Amino acid sequence: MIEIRDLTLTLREPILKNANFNFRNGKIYMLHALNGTGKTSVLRTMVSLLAPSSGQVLFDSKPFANVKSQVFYLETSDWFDKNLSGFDYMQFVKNEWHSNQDLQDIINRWEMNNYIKTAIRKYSLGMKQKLVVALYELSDAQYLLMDEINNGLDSDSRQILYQELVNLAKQNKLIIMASHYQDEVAGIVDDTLTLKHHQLVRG
Ligand SMILES: Nc1ncnc2c1ncn2[C@@H]1O[C@H](COP(=O)(O)OP(=O)(O)OP(=O)(O)O)[C@@H](O)[C@H]1O
Repeated sequence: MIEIRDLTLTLREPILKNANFNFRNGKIYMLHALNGTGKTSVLRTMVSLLAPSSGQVLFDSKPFANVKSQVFYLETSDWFDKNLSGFDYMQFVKNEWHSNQDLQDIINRWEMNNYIKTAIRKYSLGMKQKLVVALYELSDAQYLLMDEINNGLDSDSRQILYQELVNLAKQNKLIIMASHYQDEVAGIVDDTLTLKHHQLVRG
């Protein structure tokens, strides 16, 4: 479970004011809001990249610092060092997250065999995004926090992604995905949250 407790976050403007919410294991949540209202900032706060003015985020009653290897957050493919290859990142994530997932199975699923050992600067947008998705799967983390993970993927890849998210939730993983595409993910999402009036509101 992830608990957001009395969380207040202020950046240029207030994002959250004493917000509360409990996310349960085995569920897929969609975080929805208008552009610039703070989805990314909320995810960043959950993984301690931003500091709230008050309140807490707890993962099974523990702070993020105590559960880092159980959480995976790769906000954007812009974070990649473009001189490294997808394979470099896959080996890194497999080791650092102590994953038992089969690296080659995931490379096959995302049809990355032809380029996975090539420098990321030679990847197209969709190839980079497939790598992001593959790293989420490879991490095998309990908590998967995703920011617009479906961006840049073609429709076949998005369908594979949604099926994989359902499989991961069946393994009791907790998935939070910030997305603008409510209709497309409606079928797989257990709960939709909207960031409204500085609160996380159901629906
Ligand atoms: N590091 C920062 N310092 C100050 N203000 C910030 C910082 N990061 C984001 N903001 C501000 O916080 C607000 C929310 O930004 P955020 O990127 O979280 O929105 P978002 O809902 O994810 O947007 P989008 O849907 O466009 O991706 C914006 O007004 C932005 O200018």
